[in-house]
Amino acid sequence: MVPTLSARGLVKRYGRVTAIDGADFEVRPGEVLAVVGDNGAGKSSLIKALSGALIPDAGEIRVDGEVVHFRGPLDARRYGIETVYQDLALAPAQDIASNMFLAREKRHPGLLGKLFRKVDQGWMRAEAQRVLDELGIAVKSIAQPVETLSGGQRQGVAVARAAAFGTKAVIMDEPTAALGVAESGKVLALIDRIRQRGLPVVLISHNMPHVFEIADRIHVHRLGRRVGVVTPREHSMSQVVGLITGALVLREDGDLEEVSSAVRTGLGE
Ligand SMILES: Nc1ncnc2c1ncn2[C@@H]1O[C@H](COP(=O)(O)OP(=O)(O)OP(=O)(O)O)[C@@H](O)[C@H]1O
Repeated sequence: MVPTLSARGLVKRYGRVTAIDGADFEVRPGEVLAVVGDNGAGKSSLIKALSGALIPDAGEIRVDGEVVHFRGPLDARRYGIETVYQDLALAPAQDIASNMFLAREKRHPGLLGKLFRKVDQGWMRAEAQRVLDELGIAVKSIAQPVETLSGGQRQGVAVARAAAFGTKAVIMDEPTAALGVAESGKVLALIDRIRQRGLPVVLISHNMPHVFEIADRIHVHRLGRRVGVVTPREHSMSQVVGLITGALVLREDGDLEEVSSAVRTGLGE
């Protein structure tokens, strides 16, 4: 199966700090891939490279198996890769529909649109409502300003926008970090619905219960690179934590090994 989005040997240095140190990555069609790792492990940098927000010093990125060179976030978007950052990038004073189509407004058909660049608000509102309904996001009115929404609803609007325009993958950076239990549950349900529509989701998260609830596979990132990919079916949370901290390593045969014994057998060198 050709991965939808993949990377090999990515490197990014900031002066003397190596944020990405030869990282590999792969998300497959129709899956939710969680990316986990300690603070500073380089998860955000990796995701920025995959979404065009950062240009790697070395390595290659592929979409559907073809090498791509993103010069900026717009390039990644053109390939159908949408990213939801923690700040959500919403315009608070504008309504939900306007936010869904932010910087991608639909112009009025005919002269009004061509000459006066008038936006087709009726169409955008109907389309925004359709997407929210499809994803099960409830709001009072599509015409209400985003600043009147709860944190979970705002997250919902940002994710719905990504799902509406993404054709290859939706990347989410800690979507439940600022949310309560009920709202987090809704975001997880939303991720599940996006997966059901066949769109792969890359989920960066520190929240192990959420990761184990929703992910098909878990990419573990440590010291700037991928140290293993495991599944919630075959591995426990404490094993994943062991990989994150470096107490465990994933051997080539797929078995986990404690680092002290790995060092003894020469694997840790
Ligand atoms: N613009 C930058 N300039 C200098 N150093 C940076 C920059 N961005 C990231 N770094 C460094 O690169 C390393 C990886 O950072 P990154 O934010 O990618 O990690 P992370 O795994 O996302 O961490 P967290 O979970 O805390 O967000 C860190 O040491 C960080 O200080």
